[in-house]
Amino acid sequence: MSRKKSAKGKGATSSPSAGSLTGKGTGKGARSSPAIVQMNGVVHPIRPSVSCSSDFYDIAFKVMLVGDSGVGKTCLLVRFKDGAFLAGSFISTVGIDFRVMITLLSYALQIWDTAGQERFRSVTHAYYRDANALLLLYDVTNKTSFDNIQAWLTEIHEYAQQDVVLMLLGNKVRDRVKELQIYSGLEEFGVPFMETSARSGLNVELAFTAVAKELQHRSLEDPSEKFKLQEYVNKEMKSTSCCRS
Ligand SMILES: Nc1nc2c(ncn2[C@@H]2O[C@H](COP(=O)(O)OP(=O)(O)OP(=O)(O)O)[C@@H](O)[C@H]2O)c(=O)[nH]1
Repeated sequence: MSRKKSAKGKGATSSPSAGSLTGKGTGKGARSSPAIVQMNGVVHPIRPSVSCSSDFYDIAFKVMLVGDSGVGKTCLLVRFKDGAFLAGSFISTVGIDFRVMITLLSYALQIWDTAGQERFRSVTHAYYRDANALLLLYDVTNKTSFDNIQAWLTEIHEYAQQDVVLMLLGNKVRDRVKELQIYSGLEEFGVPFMETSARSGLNVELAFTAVAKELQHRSLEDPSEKFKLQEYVNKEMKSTSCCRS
């Protein structure tokens, strides 16, 4: 496959006023460069295990985290980027939060965090119209967030691109004593699914890698065989659980 060293390749996306973000404490107009994460006014260095240089990526894909308020979107992204968990008081995202550019499988992923609150929905719709991948989160300890999955899928089908890569993440798994037993209905959504924990880091990297692999596969001009996202995730999740103490 021939690859161009360009920030705007095949999968490159444009967003309404990219960079003019409001977020959790970042204030209006907060910006983050491709190599840093800005949060609460603090510039966080990139986690060393994830390459963030904008010099070596081939194609920029836009990945967005969506889902109800409080399901853990920001924490998942911070866990992925910084390897840390944002414990303590919960500050809701306002509009669209920090923009992160990372390189995964030699593809640049531009990752956006969105506000889960209803009042920001029109803003987030405008942004995920050109998203290449959406990670839809719910909280496995919160039934309302599970019940809202269908409504989210309806919105996604209405506003996102038809071929958007979509994955459902049940976050906060194995963190709380009282987990809801609501997984049985998941197949009905027909969307690849996996469990994550932003708190422990369980499967967080896998979620982003799986999406990157799917995007990578789709960008091949003549993929010899179809990449099966759910199969890949199942296989990798098994190997995670088999090796956990
Ligand atoms: N136990 C546990 N708590 C979590 C986890 N992920 C997030 N939380 C907590 O859940 C709360 C909400 O997390 P956020 O990441 O801010 O939620 P959000 O989805 O970004 O919310 P909005 O910005 O309002 O859309 C915070 O108090 C987090 O500490 C997790 O995996 N396990």
